[in-house]
Amino acid sequence: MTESSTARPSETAEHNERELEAGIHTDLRDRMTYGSYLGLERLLSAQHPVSEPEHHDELLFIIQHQTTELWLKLVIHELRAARDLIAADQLQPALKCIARVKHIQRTLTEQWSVLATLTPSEYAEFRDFLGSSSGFQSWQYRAVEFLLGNKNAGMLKVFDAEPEAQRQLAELLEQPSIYDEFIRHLARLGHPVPQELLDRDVSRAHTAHDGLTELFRGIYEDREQHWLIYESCEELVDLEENFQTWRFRHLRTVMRIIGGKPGTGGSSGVAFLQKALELTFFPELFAVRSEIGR
Ligand code: HEM
Ligand SMILES: N[C@@H](CC(=O)c1ccccc1NC=O)C(=O)O
Repeated sequence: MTESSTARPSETAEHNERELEAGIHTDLRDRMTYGSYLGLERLLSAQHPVSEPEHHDELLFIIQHQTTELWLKLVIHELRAARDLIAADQLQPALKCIARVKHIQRTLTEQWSVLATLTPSEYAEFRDFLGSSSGFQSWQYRAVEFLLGNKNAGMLKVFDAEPEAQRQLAELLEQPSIYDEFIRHLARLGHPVPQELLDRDVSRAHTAHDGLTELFRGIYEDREQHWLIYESCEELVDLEENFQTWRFRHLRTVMRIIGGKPGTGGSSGVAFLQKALELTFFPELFAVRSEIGR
């Protein structure tokens, strides 16, 4: 017999029931509570399966999307803040926001494994009820792409029936992205940023500029001198990597659940999603890798 097993067990361990302390608030009428603070009544009554009879797995499908949208809301909040901090030459606090976004992205990528428990046959049993709705119509997803610099004015049309979403996207389309602000910040520090990049139409997608790759080569080759910029470059690379990993996991999940079927949003499906893997937010930060040490 071990010594610890002869010691007197605590009250809690003995009855396997924890006593409520006298100070614990139990009369919560007219007081702030967990549920009221978090708006739980609304949140938990926002799941409305459309399948008839209701399919067991549709709740999984809805909650997977809703949790994604909640996290996207925070990603947008943090990326906006990061962009504005960079615009105010406050790189260090901006990195804090970016670090948080990176953790959210990892959570979102990890979350695909939950949806992967949905088999093709189970999904086929309620897919028709989804009509023409599709993740392609997620305005928050588009907002994140816009904030990172992958602008595409054509995406706004999808939101003709959602004026508030469309307004927010149109606003982001016209504003500089986090990358635009980073480039402007470099110019303010005196780095030789090509003028075309400073004058560019920010409502268009950013495209690669050799002059910027060259500038980054200088940063990477003399990192001791430019540590904060160097660190920020790597943080941006992480953001893009994480975003692409999410896209890839989406693609693989779609492949295993609907195979080669066209999408409910009207696209070819997997082939269309595949093309997004060729998009890049920060092309020069990847191009510079071929130049280092040459
Ligand atoms: C059974 C699971 C899923 C399937 C079969 C699926 C399928 C598809 C397909 C085929 C598309 C292309 C557009 C279309 O024609 O519909 C698409 C786009 C999209 N889906 Fe999903 N999806 C699934 C789950 C999710 C989840 C959980 C999210 C999270 C919000 C999501 C977000 C998106 C987004 C943002 C797009 C637009 C991507 C782009 O423009 O490149 N999807 N999805
Ligand atoms: N596009 C999917 C349907 C789908 O996944 C979906 C439907 C409604 C709301 C969000 C969705 N998620 C991603 O596209 C499909 O073609 O099966």
